[in-house]
Amino acid sequence: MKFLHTMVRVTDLDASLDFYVNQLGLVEVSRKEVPAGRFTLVYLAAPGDKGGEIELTYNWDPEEYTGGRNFGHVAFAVDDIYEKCAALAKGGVTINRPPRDGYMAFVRSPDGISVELLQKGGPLPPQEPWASMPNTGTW
Ligand SMILES: C[C@@H](O)C(=O)SC[C@H](NC(=O)CC[C@H](N)C(=O)O)C(=O)NCC(=O)O
Ligand code: NI
Repeated sequence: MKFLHTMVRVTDLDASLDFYVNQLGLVEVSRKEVPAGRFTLVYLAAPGDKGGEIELTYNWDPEEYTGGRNFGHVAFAVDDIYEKCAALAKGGVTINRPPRDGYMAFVRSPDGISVELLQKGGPLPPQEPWASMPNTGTW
């Protein structure tokens, strides 16, 4: 068996693509418009990673999505968690759980999907301002 994707429903496809692609750094692998079902599917992956995708589901007719508490997060390993968090913050993404430990950070998508970032190869040395930065939200 092979893990394929995690599907998340999004309320604003452009805002979600800006977050997952422009801010987080994923790339669009494919997309499928389904007029009969009035929805669009967009498959995203980390560059060069065949390990699995995020399937964004955009329903053309507005829906309200209440956050399923049972859903936790999607996680990505990053080359430099400090650089990634600084870039995300510069792009207007709130770092809910800053990488105080040089290893783990959490941000949220425009629809509140929790995204975990983990430092490849283990923790980096502590670095300000991250080492003393408080949490700014939940994850
Ligand atoms: C192609 C495969 O990866 C899919 O996930 S298609 C599954 C299908 N998706 C939809 O119908 C999307 C629109 C629908 N209104 C929705 O919001 O799900 C489906 O069966 N979805 C139901 C589900 O619970 O995933
Ligand atoms: Ni699917």
